[in-house]
Amino acid sequence: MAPHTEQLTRPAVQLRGLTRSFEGRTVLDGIDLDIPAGQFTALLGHSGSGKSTLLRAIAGLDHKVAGSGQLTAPEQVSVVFQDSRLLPWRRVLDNVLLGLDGRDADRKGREALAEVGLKGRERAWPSELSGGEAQRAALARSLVREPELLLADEPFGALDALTRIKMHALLRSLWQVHRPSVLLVTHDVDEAIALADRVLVLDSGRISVDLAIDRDAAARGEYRERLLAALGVTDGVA
Ligand SMILES: Nc1ncnc2c1ncn2[C@@H]1O[C@H](COP(=O)(O)OP(=O)(O)OP(=O)(O)O)[C@@H](O)[C@H]1O
Repeated sequence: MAPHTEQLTRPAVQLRGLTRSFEGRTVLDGIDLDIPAGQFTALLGHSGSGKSTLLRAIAGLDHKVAGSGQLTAPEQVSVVFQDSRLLPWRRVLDNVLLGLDGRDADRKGREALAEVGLKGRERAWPSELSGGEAQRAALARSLVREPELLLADEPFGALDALTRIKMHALLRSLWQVHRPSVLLVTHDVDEAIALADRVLVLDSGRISVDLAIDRDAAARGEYRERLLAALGVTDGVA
């Protein structure tokens, strides 16, 4: 295989035997996972199952986990959290541009804000934004860095239902244009199915379900039932 072909087909994220314990309690128990470049993957699991721990490990934020097994991830990684983490003393555009320099930075920042629907809000303060707008700004801040991998930890968890639906459409369309690999942590089975091409369930320190999502709407109900069953939720809703 030619070297550049290998480059293209190599997974963006590759984990082998990743383990993490806190105070003697095992949270990640030998995780093996490949995420192909450009895939949109969602990670479901109960509260405390280790989703954020896994995401932090992939983001390179946890040095203890790195030594436990093999962890390969791109250098260009952006992380979006449940709260926007905008600096309140910087205007929206300055937040987006934080740490960036170069002649094109300003233009790219404005373009990214326009892409997330915040054209005209460049000089607003974060306190003047709604929750949804703040998350749009956080997405723009990620986007402008042209990440190979976007890690998102419950990015819509604090938003109302209607805003969430709009943000789903936005995230999916940004992904279609820029094609980063995405790993989205969520509690929400419907959000996972609506957005991802692959849904993982983390349970007892392992990936217990690895489900490819065919985006044919007819199959959604089955995916939902299967994932809810895997999570031990029997609400009787098909
Ligand atoms: N720095 C830490 N010190 C001690 N325990 C920790 C630490 N970080 C995480 N844990 C523990 O590891 C377990 C997994 O936490 P984690 O935040 O990864 O779960 P999660 O699946 O993301 O949960 P949630 O969905 O509620 O955000 C929890 O029991 C948590 O208390």
